[in-house]
Amino acid sequence: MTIASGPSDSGRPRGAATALPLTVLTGFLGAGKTSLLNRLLRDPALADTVVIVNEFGEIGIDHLLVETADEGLLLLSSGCLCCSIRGDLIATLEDLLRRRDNGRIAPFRRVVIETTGLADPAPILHTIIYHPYLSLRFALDGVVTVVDAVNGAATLDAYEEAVKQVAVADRIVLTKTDLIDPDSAAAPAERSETGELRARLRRLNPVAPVLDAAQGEATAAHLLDAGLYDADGKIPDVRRWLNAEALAEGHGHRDHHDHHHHDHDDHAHDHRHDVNRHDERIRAFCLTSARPVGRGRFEAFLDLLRAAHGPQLLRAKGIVQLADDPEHPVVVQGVQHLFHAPVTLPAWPDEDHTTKLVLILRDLDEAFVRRLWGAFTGEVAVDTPDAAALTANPLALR
Ligand SMILES: Nc1nc2c(ncn2[C@@H]2O[C@H](COP(=O)(O)OP(=O)(O)OP(=O)(O)O)[C@@H](O)[C@H]2O)c(=O)[nH]1
Repeated sequence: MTIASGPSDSGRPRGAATALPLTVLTGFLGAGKTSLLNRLLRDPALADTVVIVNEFGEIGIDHLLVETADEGLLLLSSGCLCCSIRGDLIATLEDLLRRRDNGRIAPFRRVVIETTGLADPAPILHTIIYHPYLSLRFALDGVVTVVDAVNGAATLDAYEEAVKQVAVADRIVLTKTDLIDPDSAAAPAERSETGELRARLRRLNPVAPVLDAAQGEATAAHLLDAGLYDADGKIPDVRRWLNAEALAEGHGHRDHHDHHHHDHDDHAHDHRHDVNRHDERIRAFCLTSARPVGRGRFEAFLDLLRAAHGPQLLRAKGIVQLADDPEHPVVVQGVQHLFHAPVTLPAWPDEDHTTKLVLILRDLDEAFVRRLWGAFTGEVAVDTPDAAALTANPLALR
């Protein structure tokens, strides 16, 4: 991967000016994706949204009343467009852009893709972040993963796709908490059914906030604009996007419902809970460097990780201070071996200029990745090749 130098001429992140925010809504069969989407579409924040679902009939169109139908594109009474994926996702997205550019459909401002319940979201994310044209026109705003509070634990036990859906999420929505037995819900939160599921979700993905749909928390304001692209052209809220504090402190993410948990209950590596065979393959942690990182070394580190361990790299996102351009932070994000083109920001969002790289890995040893990072960033460690040994070759890296 090559990281371009300097921010874009406009002083805004490259590609941010015209990119349309795109949200991927995933979650297992029957988790409540369509119900959530139907609720969200009533929010004015989702006016001018195109919804792409895998098949007609999956979306509760009767709630929304179809007004116009046009070759697979439906205008919903909320003003949103709805279409189904007939061919592949790329063709669908390209077609939507063409119609929008030709003025044949209203100039939608946002896209939501609802995946089928069994889908591994990675290929969809790859399409958006790596396609040469679509990655310019769309900005991945976030992955919203719906988890059913009643069946969620059993689903996570049985299906690896469900674990992956949680691991790649930027936001997790817990549905059907209203159906949980009130007696068990009255138990101390960490022992109740929902409490255990929440703790498990935090271990799988400590950086994604968990929002309770039945408590009215799964609102457009909480679920949208989870990405880095700010339509107003402000410096993106990288801290909110990265949420590395949840990891850097060595604790799983906690939200305002979890204040009664004790610190040891939500530690990211707490094994006292019954850790499931899928779950224990997942590790989430944050690599940091207080010193600026050499551009070539950072690129080489990511290239090595992607090339040798791409399938194990479920999600990566980070902000980097490069040695040759320390005033302009570079934002990177990837899913498995594919990374979005790095974005150079015009300035740091705050006084903290630490390099932070949040990784969610499956079947990859955290200690190995930390040693590799240390070697590339110049940390000295026992039994680890130093950076010179890794980089002293005719193509010497800066
Ligand atoms: N009680 C309760 N029921 C819910 C909630 N969310 C969804 N449901 C119900 O759960 C069922 C499945 O919801 P859907 O929204 O169709 O789920 P889905 O994820 O879109 O399902 P698929 O598209 O089949 O994968 C429906 O009967 C919903 O009414 C919730 O928060 N509470």
